[in-house]
Amino acid sequence: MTTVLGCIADDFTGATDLAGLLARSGVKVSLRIGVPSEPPSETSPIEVIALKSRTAPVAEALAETRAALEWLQRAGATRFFWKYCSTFDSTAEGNIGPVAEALMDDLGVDQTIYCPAFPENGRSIFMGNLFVGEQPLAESPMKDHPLTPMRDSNLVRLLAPQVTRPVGLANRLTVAQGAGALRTRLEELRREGVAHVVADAVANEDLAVIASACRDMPLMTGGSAVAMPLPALYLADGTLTGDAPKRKTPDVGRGTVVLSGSCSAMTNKQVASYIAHGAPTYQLDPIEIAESGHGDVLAWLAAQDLSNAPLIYATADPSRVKDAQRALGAASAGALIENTLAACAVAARDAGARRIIVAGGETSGAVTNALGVTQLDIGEEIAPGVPWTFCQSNGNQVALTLKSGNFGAETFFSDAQEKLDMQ
Ligand SMILES: Nc1ncnc2c1ncn2[C@@H]1O[C@H](COP(=O)(O)OP(=O)(O)O)[C@@H](O)[C@H]1O
Ligand SMILES: O=C(O)[C@@H](O)C(=O)COP(=O)(O)O
Repeated sequence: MTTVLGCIADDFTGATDLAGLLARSGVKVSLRIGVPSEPPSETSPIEVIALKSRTAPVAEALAETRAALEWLQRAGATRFFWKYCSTFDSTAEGNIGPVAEALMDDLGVDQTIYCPAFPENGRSIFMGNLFVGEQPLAESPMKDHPLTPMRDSNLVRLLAPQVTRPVGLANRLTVAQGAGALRTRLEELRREGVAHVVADAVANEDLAVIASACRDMPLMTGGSAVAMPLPALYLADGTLTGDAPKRKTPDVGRGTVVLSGSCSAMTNKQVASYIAHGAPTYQLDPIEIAESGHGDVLAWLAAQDLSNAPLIYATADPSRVKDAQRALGAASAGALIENTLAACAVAARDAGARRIIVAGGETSGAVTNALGVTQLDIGEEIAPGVPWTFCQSNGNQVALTLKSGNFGAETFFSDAQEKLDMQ
């Protein structure tokens, strides 16, 4: 089937988040891991390509994104969505702005919108300022993110150094007046030469207005929630057609492993809750791994009964993360953990794990790549933005869930297992 909407996500948890929200519409969504090496065939009306480009060097992120765009165009897509984090995770160099500008250039468009709001998960934007729950972004735990610490809450200010063209705001007072008012504001900004428009949204109703006003833009950018209304809009105007096939849950074996490399405040709570729940656990320490490799954890894992769903985690509080980063450098501490958890995923799969729960975006990228996964089918959501997915890994049917650092309830690791048992 010809693809109508082509999406590119800058990390793997973000891609499953987006695919899960788009799939709520019932329209078939395919999720590809990386740009497929084969030309498009048997594509879905909505295609999502997951990249691991959030913290990559800008040139690398641009090259990967452009290759993804080209593949999606060959699949027939005429509308595109660039998905980044609902907490706008990026550095002063990028990659959100440079990638958006490259996509705009390639698509020949002179304006796009930026809306990372995700009200169901407590992300809202008011007067250009991003809030996480009741806290401004820069006062939230995101200020201590290991790779992309967010030290400003204002999206206009965050975006400006990342782009070459002017940045403006369509504020909540406009959005609250509906799609017509928003279109007028966008036109006004376009006449002033504003290419990049941050759009306020505090509730799903605002996102519906933004999606409706921007549905014909060749390029929209944002978090997953602003894309969520698009399939229904495209079905209603005939852009998308066809029955919504019922999603089937494949049979998967019961062996389970939980791998956590996220250091977000929520993942710290989830790990603590799972430990209290009595699960077997192993804590990774990047400094120890740097000294003696990851033989110990692999030996521990080999001795585990996978029906007890053991947890291996590097999740730590900000002061412990800072100590490791001072000793090893942030990038190599991160890479050591990512490589170790990826090796654990492969070892667990080879020992019979067929349900793999991963916490953390970068971590998910490393694990998914190591498992050799190229395509994911989207299943039921465990929590808003975190679906179970199903894939083939080394000839085995595997259920995989990739949890964004900040998503899910405190009991997420148990919730995920219960959700699959219920299906
Ligand atoms: N104890 C630790 N010390 C230093 N870095 C760590 C530690 N634990 C995890 N990391 C690294 O922090 C990064 C967390 O990013 P990510 O997996 O994207 O989680 P999140 O989704 O919370 O952003 C990864 O690169 C991970 O390897
Ligand atoms: O938009 C979001 O918040 C998520 O989809 C996402 O991208 C989260 O990234 P990580 O916290 O790095 O998993």
